[in-house]
Amino acid sequence: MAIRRAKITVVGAGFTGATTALMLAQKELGDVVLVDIPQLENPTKGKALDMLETGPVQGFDSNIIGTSNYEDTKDSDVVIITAGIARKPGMSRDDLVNTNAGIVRSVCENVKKYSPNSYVILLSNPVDAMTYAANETLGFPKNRVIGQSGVLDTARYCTFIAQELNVSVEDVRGVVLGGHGDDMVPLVRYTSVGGVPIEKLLPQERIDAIVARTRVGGGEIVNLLGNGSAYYAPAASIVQMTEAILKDKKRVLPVIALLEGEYGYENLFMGVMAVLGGDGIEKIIEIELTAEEKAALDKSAESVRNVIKVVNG
Ligand SMILES: NC(=O)c1ccc[n+]([C@@H]2O[C@H](COP(=O)([O-])OP(=O)(O)OC[C@H]3O[C@@H](n4cnc5c(N)ncnc54)[C@H](O)[C@@H]3O)[C@@H](O)[C@H]2O)c1
Ligand SMILES: O=C(O)C[C@H](O)C(=O)O
Repeated sequence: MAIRRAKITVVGAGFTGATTALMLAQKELGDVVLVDIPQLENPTKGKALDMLETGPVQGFDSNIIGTSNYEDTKDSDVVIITAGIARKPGMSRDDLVNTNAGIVRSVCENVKKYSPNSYVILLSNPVDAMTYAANETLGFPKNRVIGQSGVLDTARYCTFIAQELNVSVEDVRGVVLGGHGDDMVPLVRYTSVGGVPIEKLLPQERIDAIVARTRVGGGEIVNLLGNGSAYYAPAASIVQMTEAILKDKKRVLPVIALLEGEYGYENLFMGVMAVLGGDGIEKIIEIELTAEEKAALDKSAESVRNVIKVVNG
């Protein structure tokens, strides 16, 4: 049988969806189907065509189409869901829950129908609860329902550390666990630069300031943009996760996964370290935590549970 390119559907052709589609094509991870609502069919087709015409200049052969018809998404290998509304200054991600739960559920009905074997990556916020809602509608095995938060939150954390120390971002390693909210848990003890623990390189008050800035990193961008939220780093994060799956890279990344006993949590979707490869979430890596770190994770888990309660009505 002829080898075919991977097929990647991106639902939501707004800031994050369109940026993700272009980055996927630039890395030639597969052919891309960009989907939005019927009222935006022409602009979606227009964005896709504009991206496709980037190919001859940048030297990629990925196909990109825009559509509002889920027939076009049939048999996708990976489906990325960015559909929904974004927050504005003064709002929390949790304020989006009711609107976006309805959108995510309706999108997932189509994913289930047209791409029943796909790996599904959620971006829509509040993303822990949206991953929970998606999982309910999809009914897929838990390794195939994945949320994006930790790659982005860790990228912000590492950016701030590299800036502070004036070193390459490539040499900074960090871990952020928990929900994608202001009580997420950057793990200072597991953060290093060139293998040296961060606590040996920076005074505690600078570390505390970086942790605090990381926790509100999304809000910082929302306030600067004024009418929407971040999309370049979120898209890059989604693309890294998609690449890990399609190339079976077995990357060790923080992802939103269904927890069934890990860290003592049951039936909860939240950010944890995992091995992400050709079978999606292949393994959750449970990290040893101090009592203080576990208390912070419990607090974050409680916030996620409260939003999931809203999803459950
Ligand atoms: N998890 C994260 O780290 C993260 C990062 C960035 C953004 N987000 C979230 O991603 C979502 C999208 O952000 P954005 O900046 O792209 O917003 P955006 O408004 O630019 O784009 C959203 C798109 O979704 C489309 N849409 C709405 N309902 C749809 C449906 N039923 N089917 C298909 N498309 C539909 C809209 O028409 C719009 O084009 C938001 O909820 C935002 O909060 C999450
Ligand atoms: O902050 C937001 O609302 C968008 C996203 O979750 C982010 O962290 O950038």
